[in-house]
Amino acid sequence: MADNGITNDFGWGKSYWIRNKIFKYIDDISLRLTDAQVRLREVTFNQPMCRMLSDASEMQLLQNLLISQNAKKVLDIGVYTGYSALTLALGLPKDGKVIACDIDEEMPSVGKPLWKQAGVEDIIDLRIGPAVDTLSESCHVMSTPHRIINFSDALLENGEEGSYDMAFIDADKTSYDTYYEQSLKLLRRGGIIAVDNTLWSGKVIDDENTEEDTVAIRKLNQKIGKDPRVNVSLLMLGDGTMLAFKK
Ligand SMILES: C[S@@+](CC[C@H](N)C(=O)[O-])C[C@H]1O[C@@H](n2cnc3c(N)ncnc32)[C@H](O)[C@@H]1O
Repeated sequence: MADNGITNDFGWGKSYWIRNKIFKYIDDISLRLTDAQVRLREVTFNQPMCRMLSDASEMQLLQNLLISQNAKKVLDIGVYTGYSALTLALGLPKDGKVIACDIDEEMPSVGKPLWKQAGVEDIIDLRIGPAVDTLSESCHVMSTPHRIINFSDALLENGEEGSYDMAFIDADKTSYDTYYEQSLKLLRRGGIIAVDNTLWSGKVIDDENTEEDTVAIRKLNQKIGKDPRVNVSLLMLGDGTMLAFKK
């Protein structure tokens, strides 16, 4: 069935045109961005990879969840120019902490002046390196082959297991499952894992799409969907937001 303005192949029942208007309406009505957030979005749109920027409504939802939970500790896995780190930090008190992980040293520096402008630069602890290591490191797990350390014991030793309120997963897709498992260990009961890009522009429902990233996201969605360790909501927000609430 063609997209004739009333219905389309994907069963949304309305055309893209209506959908885009609706998304604009949602943003117009509900977005409450600070000057620093607006500016960071503007400067990011000038970057060649600006499509990586996270969705403003999605991030605002996570910020609101942090505020409503009196949250203090957050993992931001995939920083890019720092919009998610900034927005999550704005949902925390002054003694809160965002551990922000990225492999790239250059792009987060785009956001740093805006973190400062928003008064949250001291809340954001930027860790440059592969996020898998950073998360393990923050749990004092040694990955060197000559030392065998029980992962759970090491977490307990460091006192970080079960202490985070939220993890936002938005880095390399093929490591999503690892980030999910690491985050689940680091979260307290009731803590929230938000996984970005879980609809992956609709590619997850295209069975013929066997790209590595698509397959990784599809598999993780299926796993989280029936994971007894969490309660789940998959939201059609941004590029798809999977919320997993640790039981
Ligand atoms: C989609 S962007 C993150 C967008 C960001 N959350 C925002 O709000 O705009 C993905 C980021 O993951 C980072 N990344 C890719 N592989 C990584 C890895 N192995 N460890 C840590 N970060 C990684 C990239 O450098 C990139 O900045």
